[in-house]
Amino acid sequence: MSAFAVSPSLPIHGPCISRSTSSTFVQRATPLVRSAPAPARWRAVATSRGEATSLGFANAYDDDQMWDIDSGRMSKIVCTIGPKTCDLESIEKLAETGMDIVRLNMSHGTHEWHKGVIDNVRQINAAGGFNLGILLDTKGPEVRSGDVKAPIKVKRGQRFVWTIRKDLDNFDESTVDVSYDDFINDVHVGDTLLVDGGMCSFLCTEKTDTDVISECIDGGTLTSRRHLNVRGKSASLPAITDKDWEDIKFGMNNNVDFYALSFVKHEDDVARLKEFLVDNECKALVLSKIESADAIHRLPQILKVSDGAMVARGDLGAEIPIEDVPLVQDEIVYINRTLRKPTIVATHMLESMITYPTPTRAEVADITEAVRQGADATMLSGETANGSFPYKALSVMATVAKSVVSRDSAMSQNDLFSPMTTPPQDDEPKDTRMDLAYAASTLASRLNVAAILVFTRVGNYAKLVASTRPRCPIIALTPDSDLVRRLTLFWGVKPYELEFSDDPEETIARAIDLLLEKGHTSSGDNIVITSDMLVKDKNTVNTIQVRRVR
Ligand SMILES: Nc1ncnc2c1ncn2[C@@H]1O[C@H](COP(=O)(O)OP(=O)(O)O)[C@@H](O)[C@H]1O
Ligand SMILES: C=C(OP(=O)(O)O)C(=O)O
Repeated sequence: MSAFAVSPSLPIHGPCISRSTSSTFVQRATPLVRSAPAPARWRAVATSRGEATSLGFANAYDDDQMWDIDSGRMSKIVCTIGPKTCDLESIEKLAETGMDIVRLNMSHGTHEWHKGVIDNVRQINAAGGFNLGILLDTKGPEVRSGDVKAPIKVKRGQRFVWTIRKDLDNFDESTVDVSYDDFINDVHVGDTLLVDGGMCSFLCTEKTDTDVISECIDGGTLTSRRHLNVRGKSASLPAITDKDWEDIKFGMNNNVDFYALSFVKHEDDVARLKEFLVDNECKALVLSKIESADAIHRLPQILKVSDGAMVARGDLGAEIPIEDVPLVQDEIVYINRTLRKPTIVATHMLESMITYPTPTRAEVADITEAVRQGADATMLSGETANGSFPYKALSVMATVAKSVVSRDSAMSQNDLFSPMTTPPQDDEPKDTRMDLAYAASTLASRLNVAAILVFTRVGNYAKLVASTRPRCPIIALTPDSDLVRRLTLFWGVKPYELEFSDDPEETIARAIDLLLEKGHTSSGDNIVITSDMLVKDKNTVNTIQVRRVR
């Protein structure tokens, strides 16, 4: 039995995806008891790739072994690529273990290094079988310590100097340079300096024109290029720095699919980047990283102009009280679900697995919480970039995310919808396609179909179907190979490139052949087909059909 298998006699409390107040999403009043087996479709999905999908953590993961555990998981996984995983073989292994999107962190590495990763990803995609998306995460107006020759151990009570001087050769063991000259103006005596969100902390006791002199409050080890935050303050750097613009142009030249814009403080920052991309005919999506105290005051405005968001809990936890981070996460996922936009929950999700081969139970609970909130994706950072167990960490994340879906679906078997279903809301602008998408989801649930097929040229309709959170995979078919990669971020969407014929019947036949080939359906299954474009004379006609696969 799986470590997560639910005993038939065990009372289970209903999934708590909805916020207890103010939420207009479907809400469950009473706890549910699982009294009968899950619908056949879901049992099949939950176990279709064999035992590797449901083994306990104690013995299931071998870091040298690949586990294809993608089947049945609805939320997506973003993996940061770093020195441990940048070669072709490692990226392929991550893809086979369940990575959907590659993250390039522009705070580290040269353009040449990142280009090497991009080339490897392209090679893997071209070889067939994968449609990995690429997310370029800007460095942003962040402040970091400089490079150190060797890790520096700092003890409580020790005097430590942060300097903007460049005469590195004259530094002693208690001095480190800082990447940003205005640091000296932003920090005041009495401020608390946090390294890597609080791994060590310092109290500013004195200042000169070039140095911030501090006393260590919590000791630790300082390595190269660490995050520096002043508790409760955002740096006064421009929202998109010169380096960011260079990196964004690099991303455009290399056709990356998503930009994660760091330290967004105002909706105008996002609008500026979006305008720049449009002017350059670039269709990449802009995700706002919510990590600065200033952004919290303007969340609805920022999320409204963005294509999606990342809850960047590392820096966020240094800029706002740490106990507020889970509430802000909940708020961001909630707002984005009402806006029908994607959210990535990031940082420290399996932090202990950078060093240890098994996660803490709290980390497992954290992933579960993000998936239950309805986040489209969860992210791994140091775990895959430079950790000791990158594939195990990814396996754990994929298994936990999948387990939540199959368990919650089993529990809500008597209901029409998945616990995360989001119907059209009264306060949403009226949009026929929204009602159509929801109707397709409803039909899919009632008939317990294998999949919903969505034919899409720009992706919007596929995103709407995904936002209703149906109980089965959404197979998005498009002739646009770039769109395929952009759709990788969306909850439950399996995107494929498909050449459309002028004859809709021929297009559908091609799609069903593809589904059979990829194992999403088999003969005798019902599928729902929906589109807002698939007609012979090129007029837009909204359609929903149910077909039996022959
Ligand atoms: N491109 C890269 N080159 C070198 N090291 C990297 C790279 N990307 C990530 N890393 C390493 O992995 C760690 C964790 O990744 P991440 O969380 O993205 O970084 P950070 O917290 O520094 O922004 C980094 O602190 C860094 O040591
Ligand atoms: C994702 C984050 O950003 P970065 O890794 O760039 O610091 C974070 O701060 O949580």
